[in-house]
Amino acid sequence: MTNDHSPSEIRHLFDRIAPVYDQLNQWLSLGQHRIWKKMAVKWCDLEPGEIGLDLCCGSGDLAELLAREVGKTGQVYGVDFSPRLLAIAKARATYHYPPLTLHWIEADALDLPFQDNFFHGATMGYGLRNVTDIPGCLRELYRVLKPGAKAAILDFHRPQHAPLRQFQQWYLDTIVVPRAKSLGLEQEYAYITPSLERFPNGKQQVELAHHAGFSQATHYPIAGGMMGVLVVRKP
Ligand SMILES: C/C(=C\Cc1cc(O)c2ccccc2c1O)CCC[C@H](C)CCC[C@H](C)CCCC(C)C
Ligand SMILES: C[S@@+](CC[C@H](N)C(=O)[O-])C[C@H]1O[C@@H](n2cnc3c(N)ncnc32)[C@H](O)[C@@H]1O
Repeated sequence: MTNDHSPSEIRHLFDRIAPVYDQLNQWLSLGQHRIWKKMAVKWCDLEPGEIGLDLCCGSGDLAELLAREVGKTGQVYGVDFSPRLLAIAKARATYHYPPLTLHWIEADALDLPFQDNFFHGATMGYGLRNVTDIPGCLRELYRVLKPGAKAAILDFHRPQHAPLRQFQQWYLDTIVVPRAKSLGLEQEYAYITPSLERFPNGKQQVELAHHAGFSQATHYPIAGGMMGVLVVRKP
């Protein structure tokens, strides 16, 4: 399960893909990633006026959706350690009217600059698979959530169904990586396959969540089982 990339290698990888990240996600997911992200936001059950966290926020898709849930009386913090993706998140957020209450924080998900029991809910979209210490990340997420708060952790995993697993790999090899290669980003997108190989499946994610202290943890497969949303709740 250990990531064979250092944190700085991961940060630089996402800094390099930042200029095309949103466009490639839209194109490569056939626009479906927006639906998957909206599902995660619904599952974290944030209410108007509450304080939300989008961990590993990247260009800010989930943070923006959370900001709509909490409204102008709430607060949302988008946290990421890629300065270039955060810059895109900040720029994109300026186009919203009415303005969203969003804070962008450049920080490490494994060492968050927030007090214990601070957030009413959190999302993490395609981040857990990219951190270098998954148990450590889940412990830090637990620490900053308020008692009773939920987090929705959206990510890919290897489907159990062999034909679907073959399709997923075919799609990565035949569509994703060649498209990225045409933009000079072959290695950056080729990284997805090993990241999938070492990432825990749904059942293992639930076990990791319980080990981090979450009293409730349920993994909901989506996109035909090629990804899922781990919904956890702090007691
Ligand atoms: C929003 C999406 C992916 C985010 C993402 C996650 C990562 O870990 C990366 C690592 C390195 C480079 C980029 C990313 C990255 O963008 C989902 C859409 C983009 C996906 C790359 C597309 C992969 C789709 C599934 C493997 C198969 C779905 C097929 C379906 C017919 C759309
Ligand atoms: C695939 S992107 C996901 C971005 C966004 N959540 C989305 O759904 O599009 C993964 C993000 O995780 C960030 N990341 C990976 N490890 C991190 C860490 N230890 N601390 C903070 N951000 C991290 C990367 O910089 C990148 O922006």
